Amino acid sequence: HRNLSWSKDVLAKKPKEYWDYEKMIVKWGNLEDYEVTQKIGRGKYSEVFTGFHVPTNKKCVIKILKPVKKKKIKREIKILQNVSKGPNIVALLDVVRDPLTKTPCLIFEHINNTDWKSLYPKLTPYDIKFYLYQVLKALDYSHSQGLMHRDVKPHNVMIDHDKREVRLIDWGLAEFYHPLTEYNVRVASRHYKGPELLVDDMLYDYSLDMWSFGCMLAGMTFRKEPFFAGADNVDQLYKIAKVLGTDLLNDYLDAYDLELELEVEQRLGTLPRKQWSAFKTKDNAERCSPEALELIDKMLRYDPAARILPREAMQHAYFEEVRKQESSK
Ligand SMILES: CN1CCn2c1nc1c(Br)c(Br)c(Br)c(Br)c12
Ligand code: NA
Repeated sequence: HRNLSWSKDVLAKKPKEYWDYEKMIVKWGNLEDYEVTQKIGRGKYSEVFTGFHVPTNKKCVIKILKPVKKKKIKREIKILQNVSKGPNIVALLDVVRDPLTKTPCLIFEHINNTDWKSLYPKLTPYDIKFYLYQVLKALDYSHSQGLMHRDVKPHNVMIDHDKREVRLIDWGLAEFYHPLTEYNVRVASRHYKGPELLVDDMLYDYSLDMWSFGCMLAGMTFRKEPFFAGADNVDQLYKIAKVLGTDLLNDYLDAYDLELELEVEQRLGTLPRKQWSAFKTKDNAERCSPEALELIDKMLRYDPAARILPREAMQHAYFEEVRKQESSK
């Protein structure tokens, strides 16, 4: 049942050094060229600062990586070098390290980001379509280059609302997609984890990103962020099953010969499927067009092979006015 369309085997057509990141030799830039000004974020794997490039006085973002395996650092650098010039993907400007601590720092272009929690409620239905269309461009490009992002969520979509610019950031969990390869299911952020991760299906692919994207579209459309707000990984699957129902979950499990642990099976029980229109409220009505609900339904499918692709989603009626704007420019 594995969706083996060979168009997915992009890496077979790339030179080995494109994806064989372990053999990459990092060309380190000069740490002294950069000054840190302010801490703007902290994650499991890094601390993030605004700073500037001393020789040009240009503002930048400095991501100081916490000590992790060299292999993971090489993976992130190689992946960024491969996708950085792509549409709506954050530009990697330099890679430097502290000569003493050997701590690697990734230098990125600066985006004047407005935090999504304060921005999203202010967005018009058109803004939402426009910004999500830009994210789909980034995902289509990344997938066409043989890469899964594996951590799509609002926190990783930088938006400069004045310039109407979008950048997909944080490629630290991204991976090269090789067909029939088993991947770590401990990826993505809980509320954006696809069912494949939650039922331990390690043979997942690019379509994982489309589940996470669908969670963003649903959250913005219904003004319910996160849309599936699980308290832990079992509860996350429960929250999904409360919407999609357990019949379709069982169809997915049977199709891929997957089994739920007894504890999980008992936690879920039997749940009916809900109609997407059930999530309409007075408060989100203007965002809940029939096209929005239809597109959400094509993204949030248990079966990864049944999910719409980024390029197909961009052609959906939901994005018609964005396409028209783009072609008229
Ligand atoms: C936690 N925050 C807030 C803003 N911001 C954060 N992390 C960022 C990273 Br990584 C990059 Br690359 C860019 Br560009 C921006 Br802007 C970032
Ligand atoms: Na870019």
